[in-house]
Amino acid sequence: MKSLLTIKDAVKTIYNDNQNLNILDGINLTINPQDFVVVLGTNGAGKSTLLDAITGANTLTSGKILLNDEDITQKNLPKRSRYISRVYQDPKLGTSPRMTVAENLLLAKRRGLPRRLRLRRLKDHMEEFKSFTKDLPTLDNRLNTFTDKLSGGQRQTLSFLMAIIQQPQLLLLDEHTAALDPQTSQELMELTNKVILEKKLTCLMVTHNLSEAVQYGNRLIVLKKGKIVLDLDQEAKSKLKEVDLLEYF
Ligand SMILES: Nc1ncnc2c1ncn2[C@@H]1O[C@H](COP(=O)(O)OP(=O)(O)OP(=O)(O)O)[C@@H](O)[C@H]1O
Repeated sequence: MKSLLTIKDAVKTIYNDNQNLNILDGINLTINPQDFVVVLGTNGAGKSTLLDAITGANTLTSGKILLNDEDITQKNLPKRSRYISRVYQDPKLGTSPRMTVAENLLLAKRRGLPRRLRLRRLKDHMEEFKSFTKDLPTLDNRLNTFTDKLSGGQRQTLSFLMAIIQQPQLLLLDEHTAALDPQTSQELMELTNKVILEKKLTCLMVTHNLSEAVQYGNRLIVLKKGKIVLDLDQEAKSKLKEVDLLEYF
């Protein structure tokens, strides 16, 4: 099978306390289309640095990143954002507060176009956005609500919808449910799983939640001090229990 994402010998070195430190220390990772990979790791293990390297928010010191066999290592973040989407932990990131839910959805739908063109003909899209949000109790009937009036959970659901509206080649979830209360967090996680499976998305999801890590995804990797120390395929993951993961923390 042709891989979707390949990371080859990725190293990120920073200068800290008068010495060089590899915060990514020789990462090799191949992700196949429709993989849903859960990424676990202690604080400071390098998870966000790895996602930054994939999106282009940060450059690698050495190594390569290939998407569909194309070397994207030197491409900048705006170019990569046409096919890689990311949802952050902070519900305020990723949505424009002074715009309505519908306007935000339209911005995301037209990502890549100049901003002045992106908000045209909103009315033409209202029916589509209504059907897009109608089964979501958090956003149903809120298309004309300004985003800064939404709760954290509603805003994070919107961020998620914006990330998937253009069917990204790769979806990156960076602890996207961590700031929400347990009920809202579970609802968003269930929506996430449903959409990933229905739309056949390829996803890399960082979480600190061991029960989510066991329950979701078809592959699990654990990062420690910038290295992959565990990589389980679907079969090995299906036998995994939360307690098995504790030794890595
Ligand atoms: N620009 C930087 N300058 C100095 N140190 C950095 C920089 N970026 C990251 N680090 C350090 O690199 C290490 C990895 O950071 P990173 O944010 O990738 O970890 P993480 O696994 O995402 O952690 P967390 O779970 O806390 O979000 C940490 O020790 C962090 O302090």
